[in-house]
Amino acid sequence: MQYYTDINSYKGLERTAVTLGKFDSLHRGHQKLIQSIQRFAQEEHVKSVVFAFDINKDTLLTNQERRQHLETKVDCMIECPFTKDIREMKAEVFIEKILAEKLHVSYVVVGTDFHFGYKKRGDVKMLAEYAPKYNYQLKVLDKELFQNREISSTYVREALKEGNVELANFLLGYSYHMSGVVEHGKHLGRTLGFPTMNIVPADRKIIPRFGVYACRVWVDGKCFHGIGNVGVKPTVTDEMRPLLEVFAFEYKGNAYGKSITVEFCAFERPEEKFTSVEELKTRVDEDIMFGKEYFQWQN
Ligand SMILES: Cc1cc2nc3c(=O)[nH]c(=O)nc-3n(C[C@H](O)[C@H](O)[C@H](O)COP(=O)(O)O)c2cc1C
Ligand SMILES: Nc1ncnc2c1ncn2[C@@H]1O[C@H](COP(=O)(O)OP(=O)(O)OP(=O)(O)O)[C@@H](O)[C@H]1O
Repeated sequence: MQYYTDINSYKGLERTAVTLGKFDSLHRGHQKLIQSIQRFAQEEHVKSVVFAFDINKDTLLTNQERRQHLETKVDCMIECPFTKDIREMKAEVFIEKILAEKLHVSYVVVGTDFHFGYKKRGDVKMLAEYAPKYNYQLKVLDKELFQNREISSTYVREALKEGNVELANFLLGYSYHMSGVVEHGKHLGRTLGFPTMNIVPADRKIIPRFGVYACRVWVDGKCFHGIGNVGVKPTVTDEMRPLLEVFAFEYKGNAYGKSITVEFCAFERPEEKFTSVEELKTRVDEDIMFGKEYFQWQN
């Protein structure tokens, strides 16, 4: 996949099938759009392009994660920073300068509510009006629903805020995850009987509700079951620095310095401030039981 972090460096000459939006999460609705450009690109021998407006706020997928998700799915991904020029570009100019002249578009696919351009005046009606002039086909897809609500990144964010990772994962069509390099902690976990892999959430990455979750941990290409806490561990520190710590049940190696990915599978309980580390240990033993039982019932 070709990857661009601004539209000016894109110099492709081929015709394209493009989908447009923020694509903060690549949820089930986004996946439908992506399948549509994949299909068109294959049938018509054009390049499939995901064009993502980069709004620069907290994100469900970091740019690197989004790139990894799309790597084998589309020919090109363009992250377009939401600069003043882009924000204030009239929608008609966006169609002419970006879609037609830059991307040589032959197919555009968006959801029914897609808006773009200065004051968000561009919409699917405008895209349809300009289709004959610039010789592209427009496909407008109905919004994918769950329980009568449109699936959106906002919906996923709300679910994560409540700790409802099962719902978030369903809306996403994959498990919400965090990646990072395993850091040294206070080495207290080991003495308490539950050594943990500690990672700092990536900058701007949305953190689910602070608490304890059954997790899958990917280390060295292998998947381990575990139980993790995301939060500030108020029992042992008052640093207020959010951290994700996971005890992977069967992992025996030394993970310090390794890149790992942790998938959130099920919420168990909120993070608590215990009055002693002994109390914490007793509770973590129960958490471990919860995690093991949870995975016993999964395939
Ligand atoms: C399953 C699990 C649950 C945890 N729950 C809490 C909690 O409720 N409150 C808290 O302060 N710390 C909690 N922690 C974090 C522990 O305080 C931390 O892992 C321990 O102090 C070891 O830290 P270290 O990695 O710096 O040695 C939890 C950790 C795990 C693995
Ligand atoms: N549920 C859905 N079904 C089909 N298409 C969707 C769905 N949600 C969004 N889209 C389309 O995907 C593209 C990207 O959507 P975008 O990421 O901008 O919005 P969103 O997912 O609704 O997120 P947010 O809640 O942050 O607005 C747009 O063309 C949009 O219309």
